[in-house]
Amino acid sequence: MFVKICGLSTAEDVAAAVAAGADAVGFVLTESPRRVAPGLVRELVAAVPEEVLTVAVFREEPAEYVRAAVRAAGVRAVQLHGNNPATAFAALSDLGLPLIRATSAATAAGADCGDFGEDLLLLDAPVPGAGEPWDWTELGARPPAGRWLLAGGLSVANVGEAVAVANPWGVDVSSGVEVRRGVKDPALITEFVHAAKSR
Ligand SMILES: O=C(O)c1ccccc1N[C@@H]1O[C@H](COP(=O)(O)O)[C@@H](O)[C@H]1O
Repeated sequence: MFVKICGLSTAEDVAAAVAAGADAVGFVLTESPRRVAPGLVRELVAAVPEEVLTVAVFREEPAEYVRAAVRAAGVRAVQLHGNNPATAFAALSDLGLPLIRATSAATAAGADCGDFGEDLLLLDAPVPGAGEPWDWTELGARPPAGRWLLAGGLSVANVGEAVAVANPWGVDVSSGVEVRRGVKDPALITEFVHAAKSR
């Protein structure tokens, strides 16, 4: 089970995610209480081992903005939320980095990984980063084909059930490992990674 811990902003939290065995760590470079500056991200990712994917999270910013922020931050993957067309992903192909298409599960019925040229699909709640679970059974008999991440309101308490119901390739969490909005808890990060990996 691939596990991504998102919305990180301190060296302590990044270290907790890496030590626990997270496969990816995410940094929000778009409007959010978790927003961090590209310069801080560059400092934080310097301590992340090569095998852990470092991901910059955006919404629907123009490709020029994303490209400049990604280069300044020094991350190794890009996650785009919102209603981005396939051309938004094509416009970033020159970066040579894995692209993650994050979209609301409610509007992505029948989606498959790669539909928009992405390398990884992420199915989320309608409001990203709000910590709201959605009805994972909505996927029913037609889960996405290819590699996809389940996100939206996951926590130590529900990740086991979520994985059992939706059978994703991986999971992504932000709010569920926080003590309050934007403030992560290293102990919760560790617990979440262990809970997800034990599935
Ligand atoms: O975390 C945010 O504030 C955020 C802002 C803009 C786009 C995405 C954001 N976070 C992503 O939301 C999902 C799930 O978060 P949660 O666990 O429900 O809080 C995750 O992919 C984050 O990367």
